[in-house]
Amino acid sequence: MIQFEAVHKRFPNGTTAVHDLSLDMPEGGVTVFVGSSGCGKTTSLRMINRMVEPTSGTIRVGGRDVLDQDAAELRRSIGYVIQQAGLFPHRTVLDNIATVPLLLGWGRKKARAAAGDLLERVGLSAEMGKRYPHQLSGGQQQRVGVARALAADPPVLLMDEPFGAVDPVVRTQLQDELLRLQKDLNKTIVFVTHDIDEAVRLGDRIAVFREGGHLVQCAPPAELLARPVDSFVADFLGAERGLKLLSLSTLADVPQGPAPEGGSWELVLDASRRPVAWRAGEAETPVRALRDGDSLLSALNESVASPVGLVARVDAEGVLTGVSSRDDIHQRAGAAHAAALSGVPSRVSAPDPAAQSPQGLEDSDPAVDKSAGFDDAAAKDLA
Ligand SMILES: Nc1ncnc2c1ncn2[C@@H]1O[C@H](COP(=O)(O)OP(=O)(O)OP(=O)(O)O)[C@@H](O)[C@H]1O
Repeated sequence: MIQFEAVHKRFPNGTTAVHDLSLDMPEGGVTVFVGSSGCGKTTSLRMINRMVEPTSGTIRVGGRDVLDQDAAELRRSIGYVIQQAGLFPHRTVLDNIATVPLLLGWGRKKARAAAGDLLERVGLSAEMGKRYPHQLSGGQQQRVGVARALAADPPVLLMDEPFGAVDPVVRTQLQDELLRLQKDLNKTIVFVTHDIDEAVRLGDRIAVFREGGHLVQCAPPAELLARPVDSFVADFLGAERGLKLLSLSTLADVPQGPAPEGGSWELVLDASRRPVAWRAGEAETPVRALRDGDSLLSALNESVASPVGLVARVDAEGVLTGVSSRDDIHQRAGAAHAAALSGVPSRVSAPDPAAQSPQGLEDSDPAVDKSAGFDDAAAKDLA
């Protein structure tokens, strides 16, 4: 769906921001670009909608070379979300969301109806639509930013650190929201972040960049965590790689059996057969029952917290389905690790330190358009 072929970007001041990038991003998945500051993630992203022009190489979206398309038209056909949402301050939330549909000539009524639907989809009430951006929290503004990017139903969504400026709790909520939306919409999403946990949570594939604009490895999260291609990637993923891998595997395949009876500990259920606590005589330990979709990491944590080393399993309604032992959970964790290891090694380009350029020098580049693709004059129809 999105293809980079030997793409190179060198700014006029001599900084090489992207070095020989070749990467295929298939349709309908989330590809996350991660890497430390200045390693070329944003530049790579912005070349997709021609906010930055490549120095050489080819970028295709849906099989078409982006350079063969009108830049403004291309930008309107690709959703774009940035940190701080980038909303127009003097327009209501609803009009912000309706921006691109109006630019595309949908007409006010249809554009506003689409905006209203989107508002609901991203979890905001109709009342919020009448407010101005400054009357929303940071997290709510980001939701509006996502709704605005989705309003014209583009097949591709570019997201540049969209949740970077909100606190960790709101960030998790926004990530959940994006995963939920993506399940329905199945867009081709390219997502830039510094945060490896965010990348693991959201990505179907993670592309790790290093300075000088080198792509070092691109792989599904489980494979990346199990099999970093070199010490740079391993260091970047951090010491908790194993735990992150466990957070990706679910409890679904772990065997379960009946809850123990007649032993020193018994599982107390309420009238609807929902687990309440482990009880031994007078002693009771509250139980946190888990569902099939919960991670092996939470299962291991819960089995350690449980006085009997067992995890109570429940169905979607919270009703007991059985219990799983710590040993079985451990075994499944080992199998998940082995499965991730069996992936094909995924080095994509050998870093070439000699090719690295001076970093951190900002320069103006006539090929860089910071207008985010919104032509304000054409958009004044919204006011
Ligand atoms: N317009 C420009 N002129 C000159 N150099 C630039 C320009 N834009 C970016 N750069 C440089 O290109 C390199 C890559 O920048 P880029 O913004 O793509 O990195 P990044 O990985 O997205 O960083 P961050 O995570 O900090 O946003 C950096 O060294 C940056 O200073």
